[in-house]
Amino acid sequence: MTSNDYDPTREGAETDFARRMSYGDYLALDAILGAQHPLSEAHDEMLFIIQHQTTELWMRLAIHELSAARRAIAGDEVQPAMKMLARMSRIFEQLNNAWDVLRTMTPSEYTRFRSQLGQSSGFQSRQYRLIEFLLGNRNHAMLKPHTHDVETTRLLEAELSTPSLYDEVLRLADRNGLKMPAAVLARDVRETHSFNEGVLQAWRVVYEAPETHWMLYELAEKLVDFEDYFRRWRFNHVTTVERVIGFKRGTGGTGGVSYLKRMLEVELFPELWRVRTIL
Ligand code: HEM
Ligand SMILES: N[C@@H](CC(=O)c1ccccc1NC=O)C(=O)O
Repeated sequence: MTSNDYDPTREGAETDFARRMSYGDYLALDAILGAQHPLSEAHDEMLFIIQHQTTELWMRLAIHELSAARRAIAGDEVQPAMKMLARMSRIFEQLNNAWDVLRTMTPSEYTRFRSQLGQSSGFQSRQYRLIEFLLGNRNHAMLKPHTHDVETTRLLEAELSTPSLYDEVLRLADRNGLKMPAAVLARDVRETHSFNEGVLQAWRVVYEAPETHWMLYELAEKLVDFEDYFRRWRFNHVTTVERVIGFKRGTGGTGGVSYLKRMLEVELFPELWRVRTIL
């Protein structure tokens, strides 16, 4: 150390963490930074692992925000829910930008370690499936890859029996003067909600007079904003996949790009998209 080097301890920076909680302790960095175990010598496998692990961490936050938003809406606390939904969009914006890092991996580089992945695939991500279920995309067939894992199956099954975020929004709208169809309010929440004309007409009332339904209008637009970012995530995924593996079958056993393209058709809040056409 030269005499010009600045020493933060002179202004009181703590340096003894033998018996104090440090940065790494609080953030459990030993666990997180000790969890990268490439199975090959390929340079890009570290990128692949970290890209997935960071995505799973952001998904963890997304689940935290989405579940809290749903609880808040069910309890008529719309303002906090708005904040959480705004954060959801920012999380997905972050995830959308992250694809740019993964895209630096070429097909030749991926081929060097792809065989090490065996039959594992993002298709088996329990957090991703939980997010889809929370949002109302409830394809029961997606439980199958988790049959071997009792805890995950229990978690996903519990989610299926809980009203989705959109179910809670429609119930809230009904409590606040919009007449939602009784069949929709009493629907079997285990299934995916499909387009309903009565729900469309209810949203039409809001969109034709935002000033008299400001709270529901803002909430609906938060959902549309989020679905917009979520669609972009799906699109970035399928485009990256085509760029890296072309039309090969996926390690998870699906057709690959053909499967992911089908998923681009999923609509989480169909009436909120359709209402635009009738205004
Ligand atoms: C080179 C990079 C990637 C390739 C080649 C790839 C490929 C695929 C393929 C082919 C599928 C269809 C299932 C299968 O048969 O395997 C799939 C699904 C999936 N992937 Fe990726 N993926 C990549 C990166 C990522 C990343 C970074 C994530 C973030 C966690 C991710 C998450 C998922 C999820 C959640 C699914 C299931 C989608 C659904 O069911 O709608 N993938 N991926
Ligand atoms: N399905 C990919 C493999 C893959 O991407 C993957 C494998 C293990 C863990 C996460 C993965 N990411 C997304 O599917 C493939 O077919 O190459």
